[in-house]
Amino acid sequence: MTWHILGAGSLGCLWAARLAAQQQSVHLVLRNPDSIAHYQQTPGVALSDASRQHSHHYPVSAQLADHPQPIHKLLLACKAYDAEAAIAQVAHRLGQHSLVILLQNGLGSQQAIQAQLPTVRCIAASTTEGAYLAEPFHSVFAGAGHTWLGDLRPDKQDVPQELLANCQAAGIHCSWTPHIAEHLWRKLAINCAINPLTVLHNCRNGELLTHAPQINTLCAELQQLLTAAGQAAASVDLLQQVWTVIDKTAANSSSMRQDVAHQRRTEISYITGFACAQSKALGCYTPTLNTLHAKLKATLAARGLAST
Ligand SMILES: NC(=O)C1=CN([C@@H]2O[C@H](COP(=O)(O)OP(=O)(O)OC[C@H]3O[C@@H](n4cnc5c(N)ncnc54)[C@H](OP(=O)(O)O)[C@@H]3O)[C@@H](O)[C@H]2O)C=CC1
Ligand SMILES: CC(C)(CO)C(=O)C(=O)O
Repeated sequence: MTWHILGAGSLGCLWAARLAAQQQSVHLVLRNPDSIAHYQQTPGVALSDASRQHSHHYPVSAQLADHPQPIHKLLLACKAYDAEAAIAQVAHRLGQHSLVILLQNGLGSQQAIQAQLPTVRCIAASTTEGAYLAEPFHSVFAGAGHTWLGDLRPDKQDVPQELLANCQAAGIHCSWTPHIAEHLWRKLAINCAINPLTVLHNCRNGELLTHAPQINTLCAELQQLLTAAGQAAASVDLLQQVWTVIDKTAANSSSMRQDVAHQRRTEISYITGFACAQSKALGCYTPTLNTLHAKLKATLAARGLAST
């Protein structure tokens, strides 16, 4: 079976290179003819290790969304705000036996895509791997991690063994979980507690220690929200987990702070935006979270960035 990878950014190229290294058939689905022309001037997808001492190129083919080839296995590796539009461009190439892996951070885009493609199996992913682009089509594997894969629909839990075997053969550390929603919600809550504050206070993760009371209040509200959303398991030890992440990533800039620093659109709507919308729908009392989201939107707007 062949892979198609839509979204040739940091993670898309990371996956493409590792699958191609194992002689799996991979096609990048690029945005437009200019992207194809740009890609064709490179020796292929490049992957470097974190030290950037070792790089390899993999001659992966590239095509446009309107290519006639059917898609059996699709990795959707774009940002959450691009996901629905991107999948719509290839929806006609997917069949009832196709598998789609959704790599998006946060929540909301996965449910929207599964609703958009009711007969296609969509597998949500939550990853702790880290990568960035050194240049177009050149991914740097900055941090090893694990990817959890699962179906958000409780009644669709048969394990896609071949898919997992393909990923594992390519050295992608991944496991199937019947609890993917719990993974995604926990990561969402941790992101809600850390990322916006690093933007608002323009600080590294470790410097959030000076904002402990705000984080503690936020975590209490997030725990209440997780429980109301039927994700009580994701709320266990949330505060402790948040402080552990802050401690372990003390010297890092959160992904949201990095996006803002580079004038890139953030995934706010799928992180605090999703959490606030759920809180409202479930009748939770989360004033700190709501204020944080409003302040974040205002800060982004003031910097000329999209606040959705
Ligand atoms: N990078 C990381 O370390 C991690 C990322 N994630 C999550 O993974 C997801 C992907 O992140 P990342 O790889 O960093 O994102 P990038 O921005 O590096 O890559 C996304 C790519 O998708 C492309 N794209 C978007 N829409 C289309 C389209 N319609 N057709 C073709 N290409 C399209 C973009 O093209 P263009 O540049 O033209 O817009 C871009 O190349 C995000 O949700 C992120 O939060 C999660 C954990 C870690
Ligand atoms: C900071 C951290 C580890 C937790 O919010 C993260 O996931 C991010 O930067 O997006």
